[in-house]
Amino acid sequence: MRIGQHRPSVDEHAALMRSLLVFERRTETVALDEALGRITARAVTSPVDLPLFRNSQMDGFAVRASDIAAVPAKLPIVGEIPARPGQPAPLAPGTAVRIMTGAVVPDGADAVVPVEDTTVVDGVAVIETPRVVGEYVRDRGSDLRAGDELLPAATVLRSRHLAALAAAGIASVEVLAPVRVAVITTGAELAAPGVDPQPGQVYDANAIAIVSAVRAAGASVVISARVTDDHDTFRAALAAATDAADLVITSGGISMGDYEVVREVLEPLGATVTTIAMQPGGPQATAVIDGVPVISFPGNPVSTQISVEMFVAPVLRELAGLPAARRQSRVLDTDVRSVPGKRQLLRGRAVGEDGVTVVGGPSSHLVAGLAASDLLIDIPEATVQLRKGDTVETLAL
Ligand SMILES: Nc1nc2c(c(=O)[nH]1)N[C@H]1C(S)=C(S)[C@@H](COP(=O)(O)OP(=O)(O)OC[C@H]3O[C@@H](n4cnc5c(N)ncnc54)[C@H](O)[C@@H]3O)O[C@H]1N2
Ligand code: MOO
Repeated sequence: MRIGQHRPSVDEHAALMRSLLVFERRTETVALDEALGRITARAVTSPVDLPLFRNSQMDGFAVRASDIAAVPAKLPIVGEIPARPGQPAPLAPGTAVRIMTGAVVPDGADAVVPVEDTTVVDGVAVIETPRVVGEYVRDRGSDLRAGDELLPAATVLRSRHLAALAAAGIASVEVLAPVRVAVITTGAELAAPGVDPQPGQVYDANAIAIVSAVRAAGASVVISARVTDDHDTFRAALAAATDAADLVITSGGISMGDYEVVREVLEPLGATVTTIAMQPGGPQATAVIDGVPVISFPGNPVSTQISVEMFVAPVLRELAGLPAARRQSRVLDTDVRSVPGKRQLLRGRAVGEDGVTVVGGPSSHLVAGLAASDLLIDIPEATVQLRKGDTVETLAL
């Protein structure tokens, strides 16, 4: 932050992010087996009546209700209708036909008597209780009519929705395509995990951090590139990224030193590079390049991870129909000091139902400390000192 420059609050920066992370949603058609958790792109109407045909709700006898108005009624059993393909013959007046649950109710029949409510004597069904018309008969279209809306647009598909689609004979569904994200980590010092590091190299933790956080938030990763501090190399990676993705996320190279490749390339292209009132994750940059939002996070791994959690994951989760991360008030088990004028996100662990303990220090290189924590302790900008027993807001990781 230059002297005199406004330092945006976390909420202001989150609002800016939200205004940038607006995507034209593409759609795709997926098989029901692939559709769990996806969001319907448009309303789905049923191509058929549900139930598809008039069928029995019970194992028993299909009859005419008028034939058993006077009881006991004695109706000769003229056959059997299992739940099988085919249209049964109409039921003649004064007769009963054995019928199974789900089987087609024959024309002429208008009620079903459960088997346990009948006795059979010499091929004759003896029925002691009259039945009203329609009893234990599931009418065609009584659930839904062909052409009626089965699911509205923007339904997050759960198993009950998929079951209804399948019941209507629908094999695939048009859903919103995931937001496509490109990730670029920058820094001449970065080495891929798995190789022997040269002196001065660090392993790239941010690529997998961003890629996995974005995936967990329901978006898809189309590019993950690791580039050095060279301008042309970064420009080339950026061009490929804006070409293939709806959103580009970079890490590193945005603070005040030399070799800040992201800042140096993006600032002349109109990027806003700023320091927000948050720790970790102070330095932040945003740009729109070729119509694609480019969000740049600071290189320190904890800063990057917390920035993704605070600014990108909430929007992506919302777009993917996933629930927001849980916020909860918890009681501190220790005293805590905070930095005045910065919203501090300390790493913590839940203790019991409503307690919380601090894990490790506040510095933004402490990756093991972040891995050992299961929530962030969200300390407001104005707070400098908290005491054991004070209540704090926490954000589940
Ligand atoms: N004079 C100032 N120096 C710094 C300031 C400042 O305000 N004035 N801010 C500090 C803060 S806070 C942060 S955060 C960092 C942000 O710096 P950059 O975004 O330019 O990030 P780098 O310098 O490229 O890297 C910082 C740090 O993180 C390591 N790193 C980078 N990328 C990765 C990665 N993919 N995986 C693991 N570690 C990574 C890098 O090696 C550095 O140690 O600036 C401070 N400086
Ligand atoms: O704000 Mo930096 O992101 O803490 O180390």
